[in-house]
This record gives sequence, C-alpha cells and structure tokens, in this order.
Amino acid sequence: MRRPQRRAMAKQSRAKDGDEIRLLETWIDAGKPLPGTKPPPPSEDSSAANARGRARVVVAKAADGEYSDYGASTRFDELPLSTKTKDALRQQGYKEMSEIQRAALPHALCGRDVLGAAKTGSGKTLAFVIPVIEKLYREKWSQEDGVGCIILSPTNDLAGQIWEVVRKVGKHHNFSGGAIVKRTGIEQEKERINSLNILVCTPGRLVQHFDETPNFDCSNLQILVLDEADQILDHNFKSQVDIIISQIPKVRQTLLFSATQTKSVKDLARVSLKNPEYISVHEQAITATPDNLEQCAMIVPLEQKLNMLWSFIKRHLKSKILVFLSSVKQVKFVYEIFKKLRPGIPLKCMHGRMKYEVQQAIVAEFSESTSVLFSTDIFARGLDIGNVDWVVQVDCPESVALYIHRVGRTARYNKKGKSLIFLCPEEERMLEKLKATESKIPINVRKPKVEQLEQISQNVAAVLVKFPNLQQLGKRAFVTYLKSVYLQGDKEVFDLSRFSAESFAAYASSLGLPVTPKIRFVSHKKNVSKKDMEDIGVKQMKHKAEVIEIKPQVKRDMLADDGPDDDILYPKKPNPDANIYGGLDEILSPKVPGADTHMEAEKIEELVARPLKKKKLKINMHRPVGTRVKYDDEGNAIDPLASLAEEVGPEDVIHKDKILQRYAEMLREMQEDDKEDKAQHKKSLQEKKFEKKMKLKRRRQEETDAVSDDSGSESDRNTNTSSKGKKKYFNNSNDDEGGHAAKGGDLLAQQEALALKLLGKMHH
Ligand SMILES: Nc1ncnc2c1ncn2[C@@H]1O[C@H](COP(=O)(O)OP(=O)(O)OP(=O)(O)O)[C@@H](O)[C@H]1O
Repeated sequence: MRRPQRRAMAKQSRAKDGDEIRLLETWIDAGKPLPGTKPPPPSEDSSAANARGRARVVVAKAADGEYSDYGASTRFDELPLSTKTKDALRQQGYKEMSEIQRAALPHALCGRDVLGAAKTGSGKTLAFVIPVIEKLYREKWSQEDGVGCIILSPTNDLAGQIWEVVRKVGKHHNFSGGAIVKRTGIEQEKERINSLNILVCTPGRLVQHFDETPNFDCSNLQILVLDEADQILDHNFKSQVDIIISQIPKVRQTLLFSATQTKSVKDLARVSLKNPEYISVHEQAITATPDNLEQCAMIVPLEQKLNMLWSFIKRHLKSKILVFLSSVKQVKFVYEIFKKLRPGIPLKCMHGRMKYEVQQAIVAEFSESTSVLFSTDIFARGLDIGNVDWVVQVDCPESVALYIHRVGRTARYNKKGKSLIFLCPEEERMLEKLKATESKIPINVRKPKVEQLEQISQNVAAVLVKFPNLQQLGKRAFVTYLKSVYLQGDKEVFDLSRFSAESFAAYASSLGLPVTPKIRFVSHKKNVSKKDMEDIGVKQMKHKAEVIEIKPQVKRDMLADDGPDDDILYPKKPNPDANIYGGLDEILSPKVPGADTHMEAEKIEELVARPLKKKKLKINMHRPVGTRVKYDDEGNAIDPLASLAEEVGPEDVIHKDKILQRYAEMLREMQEDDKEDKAQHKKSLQEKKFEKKMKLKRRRQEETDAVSDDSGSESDRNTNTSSKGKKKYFNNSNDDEGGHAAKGGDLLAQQEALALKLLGKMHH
C-alpha cells in the first residue's frame, strides 16, 4: 500500500517542480538583464525588510505574468531560484548577496557564459554553484542523464571544498555528484562516475577517466566551470584542458572565475566562450586585495629568514598563522625543526605529497584551532579557512597573482586579517612589482628590529646533530629552495646569480648545516661583480618604509596603529590579548616570558647590508688550539657546537646556557687532547728518526761485513779491494770514517743504549 502512495507523492512533487520550472523559465526570460550591464548600487529600499516584502511581490507578480528585473536584486530570495535552492541558502545563513554574486548570478542564470573576477574571499563559489544547480534543476536532470556539469579546480583540496558547497546548496535536490579526488581510488570511481551528475575534479583526474574509464560519457554536458580559471588555463594544465575541451559538447554554458582573471584572448578562445559577460566587480576598486587586509613586507636576508619566522611565531602564540614556503622539503624541514624547538603553539604542515584524507584532517584541525600551518602553494588558492589571523610568506611568490591568492587566505568575506612577506634583498624587484600602481596592493614596508630577533641557528644545528635524518632533510631543503629560485620564470625577481657564495654558505649555516651542500645548477663564476654586489648592498641600506595610496579608512587605521618607530613584530604597547581583531598593534602579542633572545643590538640596516664573513664555513688552518674541526661519517665537517647535541638530552637541546657551558668544557677537553696529541706526535717523530738512523747504520755495517768476507779470485780481490776500499772506507782520506768503520760494532751498541735512555726519559 505504501508504494503507490509514495509513487503518488513523487508524481505530485514532479508536477510541482514542473510548475515551478515553467514559472522560473518565464521569469528568467522576462526579467533578464541586458548583456553587458551591471547591477545598480544597492539602494535604501533594498534593506532586509523591504527586500522580503519585494520578494513576495515579485512572486505574486510572476503569477500574474509580470516579472521583476532581477538584475537589480540584492538578496538571494529576490532571484528566480527554485524553492529548494532558496531554502538551502537560507539554512546556510546566506541572505544578502556579495558584489560578485549580484553581478554574475543574473547573467549566469539566464544561460550566458561568464568570465568573473572578484577579490579573494568575496563569494565566487556561490556565484557559480547556484547557476549549476539551477540549470540542472530546470533541465529536470536525473541520475540516468549522466554527467551534466563539470567543475574544474586546480587542486584536490579545493575540489573537495567546492563539492561541499554544492552538497549544501543542492541538498534538497536529487542530483548525484562528488569530488573526484584521489581518495577513493580510480577503480571505484570508474564504476560510479557515469552515474554522477556533477563532477568536481582536477583536470588531471578527469583526463585519466577519459583515458581509462570505459564508456565514460560527457556528451550531455550542460555546463562547464573553471574555478581559478587563470591557473587552469595556464601552461601547466594546457594539454589536459585541451583534451577535456575536445571531449565535451561545444554547445554548453561556460563559467570562468578567479580573483586574478586571465585576460588572454588566446586562453579564452581555447574554452570557446560565446559572447561572454566580463564581470570584474572590483576593477574600479583602489586595491586588488581585500579592504580589511593589512599587508606588510620586510627585507630579510636569506640567512635570517628562519630566525625571523621563529621570532614572529614566538610573539603570536595565540594566533592562527598560515606560513607559505616554496617547496615540500622546506615545509617538512621547518615544521620538523620548529616542532623540536617547541615554540609553544601547535604546529601543522601540509603539502601535496600527503594523502588526501590527511590533508582534509589537517585543514579541519587548522580551521578549529589556534595553530601554525606550514604549507606549500597547494593551499594558496581558493581554500576557505575561517579566521586565519596571519598569512606569512617566507619565500617569495612566483608572481603578483600568487601573492594575491596567498594573502587571500585571510581577511575573507568582510573579516579582518594581516599578512607579512619576507623578501630577500636580492628579490627587491618583487617589492617594486607589488608596490606598482597597477598591482593595487597597499603594502607597508617594515624594518625588522634586529635586537629583538632570536637567533636560532645554533639550536637548529644542535637538533640536526641529534636527529641525523633531519640533516639530510635540511640539505634537501637547502637545495630545493635554490632550485625553486633557479627554475622560476621571472628572472627580474629570481636570479640566483645575485646571491653570493657567502650568502649560500650563511643560509646553509642558518639551517644548521655544517657545510654548504653542493648546488650543481649554480656557478658562481657568473656571479655579479664585486661592484654590483656593493651596489645591491647600498640599495638595501636605502630601504625606507613606504605606503601606497589605499582606502582612506584603512589608511587611517594603519596610521593610527603604527607610529613611525613601531616594528610590526614588536608593538610599543604590548596587548595581552593577541587574538582580538583590532588595529595592527592589538594583534601583536607581547614577548613571551622566557623566550631567549641572543642578538647584539645592531641597527636595522646592518641586518640587511651586513657583509658576510667569507671564512664562515671554511676550515681555518690557523685555528686556535681546541677548535679542531670534527667530521661526520660522510666526511663533512661538523660544527663543534652542533656536535654537542649528541651529548645533551632532547629537553636540553634549546637551552643555550647549557650548550655554552658544555662547549667551554669541551674546549678544555680539546685543549688537553691537543697537548697530548702534540707530545705523541713529537715522540713518534723522534722514534722514526732514530729508526731511520739505525737502519742506515745497520746497512753500512752489513756492507762492511760483506767486503771482508769476499772470497773471489786474487786479481779480482785486489782490484775490488782497492777500488771498493777507496770508495767506501779504507784508503779514504777521511780517517774518522775509517775509524768509525773499525769501531762500527761498538758504536752501534752505544747508540742503541743512548736511544733507549732517551725513550725512557720521554716516557717519564
Ligand atoms: N552571500 C554570502 N553571505 C555570507 N557569506 C558568504 C556569502 N557568499 C560567500 N560567503 C562566504 O564567504 C567565504 C568566501 O567565499 P568563497 O570561498 O566563495 O570566496 P572566493 O571568492 O571563491 O575566494 P577565493 O578567491 O579565495 O577562492 C565563504 O566562507 C563563504 O561561505
């Protein structure tokens, strides 16, 4: 009995949907905005109360055959959307639309191709997810219809995140779908992929299905979305995107979104957009980054970056910090080292070599707790983590666009956030690019206060000796960092030849490495001339804080928070509550009691321009006694202080006093060892000399004996005797020698006795 009842209900529901779809189609068609138009600025009568009333009016009018011009809507419930979608949006707390949603949704809902650009965290995901769901709904799409929409994302994590949004907004609909990511394994995916209506995946995974999955069919595809479109259309994904485009129908709707949109006609031609709507809602904005984001840059020499990062973290123990590094090896190394040094805040790391599930777990943990997450650029685009306080870029981003995406992990959707970037003096050109008017990035250049910088390289060295596998990791981190710089395309910014051999050595030393690893791809023959190096130094010295034009309000806040003498790391008036979003200084916490800071009071400029000591890692042949260099199994020199870590417990690793005390003891031991070594060496030299002398004597004696024993022919004997005797001992003008020879046996015995006596004395 139940079945017919259920069937009847389903029929009723389908009929209801059918009515709604007809209504929506008429409404969409009648009220669609003119191509190329933007919504008017929201007015007073679009306030929440009025809007609610108007939405009712709109629906009522729709029933009478009159439809609103939804292009001017400010709220989701004013749009021609299905009740199911509206209910889901309301349940998720989405009421007012963001700028990009207001501008893009009306065009996308009426089936137009859209090329949308808006700042990071401004709500682009809903701007494409809603049209996807609505399109399939209006097409009465069901499981049997197969793949109706493909959303491409550059990373698995982002695909997972987008799918979550689709799932939430489409929860009252009956579509199937999923994020096609590594998690399930390709074989399981092959079985279900044809029954999925909405696929969210990376280009690579989709191509794999085109290649390997029998009967994988996208011939019914209605809508293609490229999130982070500029990245998906760049050369890294080129061949994959070309394959995808060749496998899907030409007649479809295409939506492209990114915070940094591609303007290349060539790129756009590849995805064959039809009369696309170019929607760049923040084109006229003063900044390309979120208004609530405060951005700082610091010029930090390569070898000081780790110290700077450590010092920063130690002062922000109550913040959620996302740290970008350029390679997996670096992420692993810094994470492992800092974990051993225990800064007093939970640490996490994330990179592309991790399993998808692990990445997801880390993202979930990071979302919920105050911690530091070290990450590669896998996290740079799209990921939406709430309440990130700081984004710190330890390594220079490859482009201004990547900078914008990285900093965009904070200050999302009207929230406040801060970012800090360390740039090497050699990468100064990037600072110029960021500050260029067309970049529209209001970045403040700050001077690091050297006297407040904690020097941790000795502690890092100590950790490395205690954990030899970290030394390997450190070496690899060093090499991959330089490799990443070497491989960067923008040679104006990334030019290894600007770095001196000394700076490489100092960098290796800062990573705790006793020797500078070999870098095959770098030749210092091509190094800049000494004069050029000096010029760079002079330029660094001239670095002055500058502010480019930004929104008056943001500017006022910044100025109010930071006096000219203030340092981003060290506020004048420490505020105990570092987590309150306020001005710049409020975010910065006071120095943690007990944190050790060993740094001479040098001037800021000295940090930047201090000439590096050439002898830093060279073995000094004229070293003072007791500073003998030790070697590891591979023949690499070990820093004497680093070698101490073998003898201290893990809890002692970072106590400098203990290390220094042990170091002094070790010096004393070494001095004593050296004294012993010297005596031993002298003794062995004397022994060798004596032995040599003895050998010589013995040989002479044997030769003398041989001559006297000679029993050859008479004539021979005479000849030989005379000649040999002349040559050797007899008839020799040197009487002494003749005398020696005569007394050879006695002398030998005497010398042996003397030698024994001498040796005996030495032993006492
Ligand atoms: N209309 C809205 N009302 C309230 N919150 C919203 C609205 N639209 C989006 N959000 C929220 O804003 C945050 C950022 O949205 P989203 O991830 O779509 O940004 P984005 O523009 O895609 O950023 P990115 O360029 O970094 O990918 C999300 O947490 C989302 O839930």
